[in-house]
Amino acid sequence: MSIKCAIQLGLPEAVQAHSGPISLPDLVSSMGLPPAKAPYLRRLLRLVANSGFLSLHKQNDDDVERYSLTPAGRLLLRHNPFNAGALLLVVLDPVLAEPFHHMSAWFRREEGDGDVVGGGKMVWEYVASDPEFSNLFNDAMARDSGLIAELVVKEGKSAFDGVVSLVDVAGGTGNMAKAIAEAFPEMTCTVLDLPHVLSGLEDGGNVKYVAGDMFESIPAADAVLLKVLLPKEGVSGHVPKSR
Ligand SMILES: C[S@@+](CC[C@H](N)C(=O)[O-])C[C@H]1O[C@@H](n2cnc3c(N)ncnc32)[C@H](O)[C@@H]1O
Repeated sequence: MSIKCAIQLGLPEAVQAHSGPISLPDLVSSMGLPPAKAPYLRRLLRLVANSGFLSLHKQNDDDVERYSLTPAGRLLLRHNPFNAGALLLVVLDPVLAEPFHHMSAWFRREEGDGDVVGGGKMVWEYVASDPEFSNLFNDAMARDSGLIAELVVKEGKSAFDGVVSLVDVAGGTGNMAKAIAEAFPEMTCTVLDLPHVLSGLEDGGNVKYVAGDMFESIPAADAVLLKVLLPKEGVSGHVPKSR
């Protein structure tokens, strides 16, 4: 929640905009906060620093505390193409976070599915019914894929040797598949996801979209990619064989 608050207040951008490590009073003024909130902002800064997103610069007791972003902290910058803050905000959105307040009650009940969110709906049922949350969610996943894809196509290049076709199962809006397709232009990359996620997306180059339910059918391909599926999808045990 501290990191969420820091992102929403624009803390990473305020630290980054300063030439060199920034002091508490400078942060309060550049973030446009009431001066009376300075002691509370200091606590927030300490928490964010303890989580590894900020470095605290203070040599002696008499020195003024100053802060700079760590490499992890730079991932929270809104305009960083590898922004990880969007995913953090979505995971902490009340839609996904609220059920965790009832975990102990859920454990005590005989019945109950672990993937139920707001209004008793299953996660994907809910996402499909709430276009605003769906956009937030898909955008966050796409940004995460941008970051991971960069690593996968560079560091994991050899894993794609001899692969002519690939299907990204539950591949969201296709950022991961697009990055792989761009790195390997000879490969056909198919993205399978639910219809509401793929609506409005069009095939392009060597990327194809297939709307459907992975529990019913998966397009045939040399390789199947599964990235960040929720446990229910991973453990339900009825993923069909690729045709
Ligand atoms: C956590 S997201 C991961 C998206 C993508 N793999 C990524 O890492 O960016 C899970 C995805 O699974 C999709 N999904 C859920 N149930 C599905 C189903 N039965 N068939 C196909 N896709 C499904 C969701 O729409 C969502 O895009």
